[in-house]
Amino acid sequence: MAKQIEVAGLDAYYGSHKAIEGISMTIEPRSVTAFIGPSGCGKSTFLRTLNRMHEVIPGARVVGKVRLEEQDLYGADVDPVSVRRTIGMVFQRPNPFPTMSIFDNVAAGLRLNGRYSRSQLDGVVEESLKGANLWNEVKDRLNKPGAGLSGGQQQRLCIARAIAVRPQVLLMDEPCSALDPISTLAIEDLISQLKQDYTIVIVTHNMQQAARVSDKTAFFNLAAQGQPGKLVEMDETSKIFTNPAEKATEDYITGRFG
Ligand SMILES: Nc1ncnc2c1ncn2[C@@H]1O[C@H](COP(=O)(O)OP(=O)(O)OP(=O)(O)O)[C@@H](O)[C@H]1O
Repeated sequence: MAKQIEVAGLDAYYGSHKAIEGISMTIEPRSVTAFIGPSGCGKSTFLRTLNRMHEVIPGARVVGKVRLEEQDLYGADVDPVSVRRTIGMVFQRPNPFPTMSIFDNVAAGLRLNGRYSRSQLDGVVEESLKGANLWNEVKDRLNKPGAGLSGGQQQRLCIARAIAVRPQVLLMDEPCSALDPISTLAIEDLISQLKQDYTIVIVTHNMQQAARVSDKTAFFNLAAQGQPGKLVEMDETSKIFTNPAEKATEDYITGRFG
């Protein structure tokens, strides 16, 4: 299922403001890639260009190439909605559909995308909740509202919802920032399991988290306020955190930034 992403010469704009510039990288399948860098350097913007969510914002546009293996995601014949199905996203704040049951939250994407029998839906919902390490906690209350779960459980429900449609890539934008330390560890364990099957990209402000969960780390930075964010370097996570090539990376990871 997992696929490689190749980005070449990517710029992203909000109206006339160029938020990121000249980003090129390869994101490997069946691995976790972390994006780190100071606030405003464009990590979330870049993440959203990878599944065509950036252009949902009025006036926002992208220049450059993003390929999901053989497919040019910005090709003229490509439907952005199908890109978002193939490349799923988990957000900072858990956002289950509040009035829907746990079952319906997970089944929502499937119901939008086709006709499934009840037994097919039962199967996918169970498999997705097991995949998100939530099944045992909710199997006896699948018809209760998703909003009744704890924050950490809601985030795992959102991950179950994202994997139910069998994406090839999972993008996670600070998925633990609203969670307590125990729920954070549960999500990190889950990320480590999910990477067997998916290409995972995670934006995080938490250096320890990047060091714990990711195989590769990309450090982004701004030359100055108002300038576009750029990719400074990307390497094995162990290398970035012990012996980065660039001084700006070292300053950032050791807290000497700014
Ligand atoms: N919806 C938007 N409209 C206009 N400008 C935006 C929008 N979202 C982000 N920007 C601008 O794009 C730049 C990059 O922002 P982005 O949120 O991608 O950075 P970030 O590195 O993810 O920051 P943080 O770590 O604080 O979340 C910033 O200058 C920001 O003000």
